[in-house]
Formats: sequence, C-alpha cells, structure tokens
Amino acid sequence: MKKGLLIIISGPSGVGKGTVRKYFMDDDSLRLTYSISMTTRKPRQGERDGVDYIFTTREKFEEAIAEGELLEWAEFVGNYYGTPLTQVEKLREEGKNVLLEIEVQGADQVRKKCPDALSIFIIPPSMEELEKRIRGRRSEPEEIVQQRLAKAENEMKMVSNYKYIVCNEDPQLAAELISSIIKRHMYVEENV
Ligand SMILES: Nc1nc2c(ncn2[C@@H]2O[C@H](COP(=O)(O)OP(=O)(O)O)[C@@H](O)[C@H]2O)c(=O)[nH]1
Ligand SMILES: Nc1ncnc2c1ncn2[C@@H]1O[C@H](COP(=O)(O)OP(=O)(O)O)[C@@H](O)[C@H]1O
Repeated sequence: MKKGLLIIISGPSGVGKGTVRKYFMDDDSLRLTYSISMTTRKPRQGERDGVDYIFTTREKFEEAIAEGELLEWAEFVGNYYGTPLTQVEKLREEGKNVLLEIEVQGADQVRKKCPDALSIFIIPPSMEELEKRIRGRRSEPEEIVQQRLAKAENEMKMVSNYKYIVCNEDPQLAAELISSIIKRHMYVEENV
C-alpha cells in the first residue's frame, strides 16, 4: 500500500481554516485524518479536549518537547502549539492522508523534515474581511485580537513558501479547490 500524503494547511487566524475543513473533511474519497494538536491555549466555547485539540499545561508541553514527542511546535500569541509525532507516521503507513492545520513556523519545520509534504495556504479576500471574521468570532479580548491581527500581517508574507494558495471568499468553493488539489496529488502518488 502507498504511504499517505502529509498535507499542511496554514493561514492567518480567523481566515476560516476550521470552517473550510468541515466542508471536505468527511469526503471518504480523500481518506483524510486530522492530526489533533497539543496546545496550552484555553478551550473556546464548544471546543472539546481530544477532538479539537489536546489541551495541556505549559509544563507538560515542555516535557513533550524535551522527550522529542513532537513533529514540530511553535509559540503563537503566548501559547504553545505542536503536532504529536506518534500518530502521524503510523496513519501515513496505513495509507491515510494526514492533515496538519498549523502556523507558518511549524510548517517550515515540517517541510525540512518531510520535503514531500503538500502545503496549502488559505488567504482572506482582504485584511479588512479578516479583521471582521476574527472579531465576529467574539471569543477573545481586544488585546489578543490585536496580537492575532499583527501576526496575520507577518504570516501573509510567508505565502510564497507554500505550493498552493487558496482564497476563502466562499467556504464551499475554497473546500472544493482544496479537495481537487488533494485528489490530484493522490492520483500522482498512486501512478508513479
Ligand atoms: N505550529 C503549530 N501551529 C498550530 C498547531 N495547531 C494549531 N496551530 C496554529 O496555531 C494558530 C492559532 O490557533 P488557534 O488559537 O486555534 O486560533 P485560530 O487559528 O484562529 O482558530 C493557528 O495558525 C493554527 O493553525 C500545531 O500543532 N503546530
Ligand atoms: N468564507 C467565509 N465568509 C464569511 N465568514 C467566514 C468564511 N469562512 C469562515 N468565516 C467565519 O470566520 C470566522 C473564523 O473562522 P474559523 O473557521 O474559526 O477560522 P480559523 O480556523 O482560520 O481561525 C468564523 O466566525 C467563521 O464563521
């Protein structure tokens, strides 16, 4: 059996990564598994431990770094985020396509370790629209919103490191584009 793809999806906070993902994640023909990250961020309303993230403490996260348990990790607006290593390789060996939804520094680390990773960056139709979306989520205090917006400006400078750029104006269309990119790569992998 062919090893599954490693797919990186990045994009500024609030661009709609989670929203777009819901449109294509359950498409069986894509054989996708979502890699659940570890984070020290507090859960937002409706987020579930072990489903959206593995929520943990700074102490435990630093232990995981020291033990070499993470494929990559980064600090983002005061919190740690990282990808547990164990599941990724096992799932790929089983032929599953593993999806990492991670920020730009983590994506760099993954590209170095796995040069064959497929990377996609989601951009907003405009920075004004991005601000509306971050604020529309109403989950964080103004100070954090400002930090996320400043971070977004910097992240947008990293788009050229990605193989594909998809604009999320309409989430269904963005999901269709991402699905066709994944299908194309699955087809290529299966026919080499
Ligand atoms: N490097 C890295 N970044 C992650 C990981 N998990 C999530 N992120 C990114 O961390 C950033 C902040 O995530 P979050 O607080 O959930 O905010 P959101 O993207 O606005 O929903 C986003 O860019 C995520 O894609 C991870 O395991 N590693
Ligand atoms: N194409 C879109 N048009 C308008 N609003 C959107 C679109 N995609 C996402 N949103 C909204 O933007 C906000 C942030 O989306 P979310 O999926 O949480 O982003 P991310 O996971 O990138 O942080 C949510 O309130 C979501 O409903």
